[in-house]
Amino acid sequence: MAAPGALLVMGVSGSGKSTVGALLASELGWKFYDADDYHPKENRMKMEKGIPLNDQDRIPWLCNLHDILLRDVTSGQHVVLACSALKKTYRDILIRGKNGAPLKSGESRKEEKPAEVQFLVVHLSGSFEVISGRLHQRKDHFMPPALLQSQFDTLEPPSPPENFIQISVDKSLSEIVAVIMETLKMK
Ligand SMILES: Nc1ncnc2c1ncn2[C@@H]1O[C@H](COP(=O)(O)OP(=O)(O)O)[C@@H](O)[C@H]1O
Ligand SMILES: O=C(O)[C@H](O)[C@@H](O)[C@H](O)[C@H](O)COP(=O)(O)O
Repeated sequence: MAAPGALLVMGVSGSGKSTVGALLASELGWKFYDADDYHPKENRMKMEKGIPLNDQDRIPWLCNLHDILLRDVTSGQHVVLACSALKKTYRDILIRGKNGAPLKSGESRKEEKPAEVQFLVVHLSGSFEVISGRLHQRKDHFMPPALLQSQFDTLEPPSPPENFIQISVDKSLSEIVAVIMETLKMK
């Protein structure tokens, strides 16, 4: 497989996606996107009220992110995306756009090969206790720590054949970045 032109840093709220993603983008000289900045205001308001998002809330948000990233990568721009991407279907949408979304009953799909964003997926994985502790220390953020349990309940960790690595959030930021840089060199 060709070296990926896109990195997806995923995980539950507070796992370090935004921090790690921004550091990596700066190290690599790639463009950085934080998916939180692309939530419609209805999604933000819902989370602020302590209500977890559902598929209906997330699918248009993910399709929009796919379109933005696809434009970049097809023009040769490498990108880092920090995005919760908790379910396999969500990651499929980030890769393939609405062609990655499950079909509704009665719907059919044209048999053309969709344009894809080839990601290396980096899953930042950790215990509820460690991540909850970090969320409680984080200031000025709209996401209430009380939503963390629903994030763990929704999480489908990546598994083969997804192109992914999993890294423990117990590592330091510099160790996490070093592991990802090493993996990219081997791709
Ligand atoms: N590996 C790490 N070690 C220690 N603290 C971390 C680590 N990764 C992130 N943090 C801290 O944890 C908090 C949550 O990180 P953040 O990047 O906002 O997570 P997310 O974007 O996944 O919600 C921040 O205060 C950040 O500085
Ligand atoms: O899919 C979701 O439910 C949201 O994207 C959520 O996972 C995300 O975590 C929030 O936007 C809060 O932002 P932080 O991840 O930065 O806490």
